[in-house]
Amino acid sequence: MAGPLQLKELKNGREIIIAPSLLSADILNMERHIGELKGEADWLHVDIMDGHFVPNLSYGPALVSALRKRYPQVFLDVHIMVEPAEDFLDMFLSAGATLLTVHLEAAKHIHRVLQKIKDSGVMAGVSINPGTAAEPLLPVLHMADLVLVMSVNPGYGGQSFIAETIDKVRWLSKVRSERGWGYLIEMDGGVGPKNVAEIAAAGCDAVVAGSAVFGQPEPSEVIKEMRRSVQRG
Ligand SMILES: O=C(CO)[C@@H](O)[C@H](O)COP(=O)(O)O
Ligand SMILES: [Fe+2]
Repeated sequence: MAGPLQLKELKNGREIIIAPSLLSADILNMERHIGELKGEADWLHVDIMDGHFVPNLSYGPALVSALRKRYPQVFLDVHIMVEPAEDFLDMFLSAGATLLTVHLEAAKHIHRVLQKIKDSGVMAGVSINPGTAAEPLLPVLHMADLVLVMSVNPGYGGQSFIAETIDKVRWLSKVRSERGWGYLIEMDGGVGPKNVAEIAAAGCDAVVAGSAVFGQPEPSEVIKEMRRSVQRG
């Protein structure tokens, strides 16, 4: 059972947490692709899509269980784009997610959903689409371990970054320091070496990168380049 997590502990001294999205890995060669990360990734990001909340289908809890069995120590950052979120919690909570992130737009009772995730000992994340303002998150921010700001409309990898979403990261970062809350801020969609420094400077702690990492001949080198870019500022 995970205790209450503090921002510092989750980030563990790293300037940026990088979470490659397996959506961009070749499904028939997933193990090889994970190996190609050469231990440079901090988390593995798993996108679950239901063909209803988002216009695409991807994986189910079986992939999360298989990843947990094969990589017992890995941080599994599971992003569920499913509606209603309530109907899918148990299967992902028991599959071995380290962090389970649900969409504000896909939950009837977001407070109850986050509480249930936390009560099960899994970290609780809440996500918003590009067309959703950050302010409606205010009543649940105190209980979130992570806020995932979508910087593309969810459903596909390889889309272009929507720059206006960075303002929500700035707002979440400001509210966090004003209130003394401990959530991490993660950005997802269209992130890569070219924009990661600006995203980190806005207050982001973690970034998801799918096509930027797995679409390249040397995925581990892309991750290193992203870290260098953040260090340079
Ligand atoms: O949740 C999603 C898409 O809905 C993402 O996690 C994508 O998988 C990110 O892919 P890139 O935009 O980095 O290619
Ligand atoms: Fe995602």
